[in-house]
Amino acid sequence: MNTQDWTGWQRAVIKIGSALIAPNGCEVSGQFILPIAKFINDARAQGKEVILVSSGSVAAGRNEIKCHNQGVTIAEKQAMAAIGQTKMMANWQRFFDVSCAQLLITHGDLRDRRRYVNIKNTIRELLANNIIPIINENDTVATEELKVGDNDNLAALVALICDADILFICSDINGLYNADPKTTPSAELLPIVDEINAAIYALAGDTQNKIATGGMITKLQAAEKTTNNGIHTFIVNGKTENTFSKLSDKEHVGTWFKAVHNKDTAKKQWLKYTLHASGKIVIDEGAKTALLGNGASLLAKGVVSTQGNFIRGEAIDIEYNNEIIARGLSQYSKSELDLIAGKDSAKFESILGFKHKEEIIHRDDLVLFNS
Ligand SMILES: Nc1ncnc2c1ncn2[C@@H]1O[C@H](COP(=O)(O)OP(=O)(O)O)[C@@H](O)[C@H]1O
Ligand SMILES: N[C@@H](CCC(=O)OP(=O)(O)O)C(=O)O
Repeated sequence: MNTQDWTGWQRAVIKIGSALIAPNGCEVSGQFILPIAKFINDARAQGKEVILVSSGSVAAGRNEIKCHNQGVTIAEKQAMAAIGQTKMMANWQRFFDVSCAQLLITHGDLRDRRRYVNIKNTIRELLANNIIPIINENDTVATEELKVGDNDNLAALVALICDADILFICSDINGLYNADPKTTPSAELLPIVDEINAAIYALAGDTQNKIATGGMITKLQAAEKTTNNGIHTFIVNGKTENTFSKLSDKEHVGTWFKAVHNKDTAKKQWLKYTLHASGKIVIDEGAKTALLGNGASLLAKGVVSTQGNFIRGEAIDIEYNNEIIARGLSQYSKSELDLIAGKDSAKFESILGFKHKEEIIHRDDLVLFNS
């Protein structure tokens, strides 16, 4: 898409925060859903495609679980999500004549390349069959190390999977302000953000709402992922009545984070934004020059040391001079790599008794940061 014009979008991901599903902090309500559903129906009537990422399952199930502690336990929250998810889905379905489909996913699903491709294919099939995919994190199964953790980042990852043109993050606030308006009433709205940098992150605070997750910080993380991959992103107020009629009329509303063009391939997007590194290797100057200057694969010869605990096929970060410069999929486990670091690949068989590949990370499995 053109970086200066968002209005020609064909495929959108729309993320709905808990406050819009459960304005009273529990159960579900159609109050703020109706104008969003109308926007979606109008867009679909024009041949556009919409994928929803909806929060609200925990809030929707809140009243049905007796909480014994002062704070809510993880098990109590997961039980709330299990009950609330069906309520949230039913709440959406009543606004559409076509079927809604439920997809519950975790970070564990997204970082597995095969499952990632399955999710992509399923969404593609649902859209082709005129169905509205509604995605939420699978809160009932997600453990700390398996979850995305918030639906802003999940929505950004979904936008990347679906190759969306635009992401609308619908919250209870008009957009990004220069301070949290809930604590600083004089704060001012930023209508356009060209680049998400440290100064922009410095404006963002956490949420004040006990049923929500992440506040403005996770929204910026999401917008950084999407805009760097050519996806325009808006934060808009889903509680304001005319937000969606304005968007339908192609009027700017809220904060627009402009797309930045980037030539990353789908696989490189997945490497850069979806995977968590399981370990780290430090490389020497020769290897750094080969990676950054010549677009080469990483050879064992240039590996100085390893950290973490990774197996073959897992993502690892590559560090030079105390800076992470790249990430890639390792052809060797940490214990194997410790034995062959600094060695020529001709010696792999005599050291390990086998050789998976000449290179430690093939350049096709490698993504450079700051490129
Ligand atoms: N700089 C900021 N601009 C706007 N909102 C901010 C800012 N910093 C923190 N916030 C908070 O982020 C909240 C929105 O995030 P959150 O409560 O997690 O909503 P959602 O459920 O829609 O994800 C706002 O209501 C506001 O209190
Ligand atoms: N998956 C959780 C929502 C997590 C989340 O990010 O909430 P929110 O900040 O309201 O978008 C749920 O359905 O309750």
